[in-house]
Amino acid sequence: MELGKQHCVACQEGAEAATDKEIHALRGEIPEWKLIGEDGVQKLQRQFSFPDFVSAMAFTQRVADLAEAEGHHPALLTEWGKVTVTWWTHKLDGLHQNDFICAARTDALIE
Ligand SMILES: C[C@H](O)[C@H](O)[C@H]1CNC2=NC(N)=NC(=O)C2=N1
Repeated sequence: MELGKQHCVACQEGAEAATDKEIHALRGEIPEWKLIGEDGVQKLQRQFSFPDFVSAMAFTQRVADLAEAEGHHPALLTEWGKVTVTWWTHKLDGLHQNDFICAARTDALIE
């Protein structure tokens, strides 16, 4: 099933990080997202553009609602006209399939 229609699984202790092979395959479904490394942690990051601050904040709230519904939370930087969303799995200090699902679900929030 395509990522955008999936839901996150509750990340139990010992959950498996995505393998390099899985990361390569899953990235194909979210081409607008960058794979970055911060402090040795792999993350998915995309910057969304908006006409002003109010619409950037409204999008930020939609991402927050998604995160709460999925029990999986991003880092959010909201600026005038821009929102930078970064997904990774804190428990794993790396990427899980959940992060790819949430990135695809984030793309679906663009109006
Ligand atoms: C208790 C709570 O469900 C956990 O801490 C969740 C919350 N949201 C989370 N979000 C992310 N991105 N990674 C996590 O490991 C994580 N854990």
